[in-house]
Amino acid sequence: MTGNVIVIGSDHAGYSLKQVLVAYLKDKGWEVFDVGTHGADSVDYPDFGAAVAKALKEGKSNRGIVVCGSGIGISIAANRHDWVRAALCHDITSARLCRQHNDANVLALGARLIGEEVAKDCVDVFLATDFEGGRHQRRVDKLGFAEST
Ligand SMILES: O=C(CO)[C@H](O)[C@H](O)[C@H](O)COP(=O)(O)O
Repeated sequence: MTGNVIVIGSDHAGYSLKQVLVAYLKDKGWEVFDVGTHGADSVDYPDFGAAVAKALKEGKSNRGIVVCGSGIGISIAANRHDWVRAALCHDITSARLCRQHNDANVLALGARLIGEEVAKDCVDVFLATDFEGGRHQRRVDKLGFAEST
């Protein structure tokens, strides 16, 4: 992890958890670049998955968090961008492995599926865990090429 900034975004279903995580991260000394949504009105998760991806591309940070109701839609949206490896996690083991093995740069959370404390734990582990490289680097390198599938 380089820098002290985390990019975060959600749709309406993830808004409440996003706000909790923004406050949590700020309390821990992180600077948070919040791309929205900024209220509970119904919005479309692809817009916010794309906004997080764009902020990463622009160099605001090298780590992002996306939240929607299930975490599925917004992780799909973020992963449409080839510089994003978004991992949907509901537990800390997944949050650890997505860093160690997949070098995930975006953590996706489902606000309607997990509680706030699990979400905070996932964020902590995601931000604290390093990529292991080695054989995993070879596999991650292949993710960028359709020919590898
Ligand atoms: O979970 C989601 C997509 O995978 C998103 O949160 C969607 O917004 C969800 O489908 C929202 O449903 P709603 O009935 O429009 O709140």
